[in-house]
Amino acid sequence: MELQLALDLVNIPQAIELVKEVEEHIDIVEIGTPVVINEGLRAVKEMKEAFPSLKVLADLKIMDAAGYEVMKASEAGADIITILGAAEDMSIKGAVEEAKKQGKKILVDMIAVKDLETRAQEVDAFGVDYICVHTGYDLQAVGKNSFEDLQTIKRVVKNAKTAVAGGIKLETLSEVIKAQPDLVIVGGGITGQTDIKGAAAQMQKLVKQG
Ligand SMILES: O=C(CO)[C@H](O)[C@H](O)COP(=O)(O)O
Repeated sequence: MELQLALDLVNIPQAIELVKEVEEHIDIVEIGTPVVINEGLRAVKEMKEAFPSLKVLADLKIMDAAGYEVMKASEAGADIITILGAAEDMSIKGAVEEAKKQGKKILVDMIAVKDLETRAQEVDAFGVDYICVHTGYDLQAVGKNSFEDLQTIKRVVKNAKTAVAGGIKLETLSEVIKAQPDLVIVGGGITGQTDIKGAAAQMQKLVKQG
């Protein structure tokens, strides 16, 4: 099981400072969608240059022109690139094809997918690397989480690794771990704490214990 730190509400220098603090406690650093919107793929490039041994995920949440966008994120240094499960089959297949060419990985974000069970099986057959259940900020605000959805994909996904994101905190991490995802994605549960390094270390400990 791996731990990914999601950085959403920072600029590039702040992102790099944060990662300096927690680098030893995380496996993957995510350049979140708002950071890409604000700073462009330069954020991915600068993060990879600053931490060459850390895997960098570009959370592009691709919806169209997937091959091209995967190519550009790969050129910037991303190791993993996200596409939406709600995208066209052709887009997801195009993302997988380009990622394979570039030696990169694709994570499919299932945010807002209504028939999760069916779509997860379809997407799994396209050869994607990760399938991620995700409760976004707007649904977190009304008390939703992805714990049940994680159990659903654990049941039906046969090839891809499984991932979970959305409002995971130290207090809820054990419940998430019980479902045995391959990847746990945490943003505010680390960056919103006073002791960021301590929070990352505690989360890493639980994730590694599995
Ligand atoms: O992709 C995202 C929002 O769309 C976030 O990166 C993801 O939800 C993890 O952050 P948090 O733990 O703060 O919810």
